[in-house]
Amino acid sequence: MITARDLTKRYGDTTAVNGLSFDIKPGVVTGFLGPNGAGKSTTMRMILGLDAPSGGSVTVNGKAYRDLPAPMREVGALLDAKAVHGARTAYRHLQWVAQAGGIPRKRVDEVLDTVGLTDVAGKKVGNFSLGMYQRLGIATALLGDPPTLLFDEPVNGLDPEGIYWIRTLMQDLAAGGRTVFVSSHLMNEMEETAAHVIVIGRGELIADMPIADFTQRSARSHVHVVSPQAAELAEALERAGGKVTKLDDGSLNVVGLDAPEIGDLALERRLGLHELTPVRASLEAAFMDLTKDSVQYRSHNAAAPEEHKVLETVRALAAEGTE
Ligand SMILES: Nc1ncnc2c1ncn2[C@@H]1O[C@H](COP(=O)(O)OP(=O)(O)OP(=O)(O)O)[C@@H](O)[C@H]1O
Repeated sequence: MITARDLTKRYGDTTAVNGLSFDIKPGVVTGFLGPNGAGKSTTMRMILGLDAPSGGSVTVNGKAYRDLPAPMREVGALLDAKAVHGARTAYRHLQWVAQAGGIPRKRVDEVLDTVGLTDVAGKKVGNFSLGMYQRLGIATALLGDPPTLLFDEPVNGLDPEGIYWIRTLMQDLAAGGRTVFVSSHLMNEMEETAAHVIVIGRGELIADMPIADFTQRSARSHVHVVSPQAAELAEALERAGGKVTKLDDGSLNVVGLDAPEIGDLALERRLGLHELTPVRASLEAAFMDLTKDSVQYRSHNAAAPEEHKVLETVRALAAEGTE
């Protein structure tokens, strides 16, 4: 369990994290979403004691990281998979970390097996592919068999097989009763992986809810309706409080009434229904709706190169969401 209360981090004039409160519970994968610069990495660094909060607190199983008697047995983290000495072999690297954390050597073989690196354990890490680095980073996180795991963008740059592997591993870890907290900007991936989401923008909490509720809340969730008496039905739906958009093919998109309500209303009015389809917004679309006011930089600003990058990412996310 990770508990944040009014967690705040300021760097000079920049407030990176602003009064965040949340509980990350065991048993499910919790996704951590937010636009670039939202404060995800800063939050994870504070959970791991790598940055001190300017205000508030964050604990793992009731204790601040620095007060954990055996941190590697309490929390495992994948932050920057490439932060490994390239001249070491995978085995040596893990052995070195295990020794530092008082973890028995046999655990090294176990985690190498778990992440599928046994065959290359004697190879120098400097020659590893990105996917192999990620696997080694995960092996390192698992060394102490901790009940709490943090993954910062774990699928970045991985091929579909690697993504599938990490997704399954995270779900298995959560199903085994662990707390699994994973940040990602890949919305589709998160939709497949996480059961719960924490969304932040400009360092502030935007949403903390099951992923299904998050997408349902988006205005882009609607019911698609086809009726031979579309005009009459549209009028009745609007009178009942629905917001109806008439499409070129004569069908209707309805927001504000759910499918059973629309079906009951059509029956009551004896109007035909040829199609009644609830359409849930994609996670990208819901994410864009909720974070569009939280993007740190706006196009009317005199955009510096870094700001361009942020805008490009947001536009790319928006485009994906409307596909
Ligand atoms: N060491 C630092 N010194 C000054 N400002 C910082 C520092 N670390 C982060 N920031 C600022 O804090 C804000 C949040 O950054 P953070 O890296 O936590 O966001 P993020 O959500 O992880 O973004 P990204 O997905 O781009 O990594 C940004 O405005 C960033 O520039």
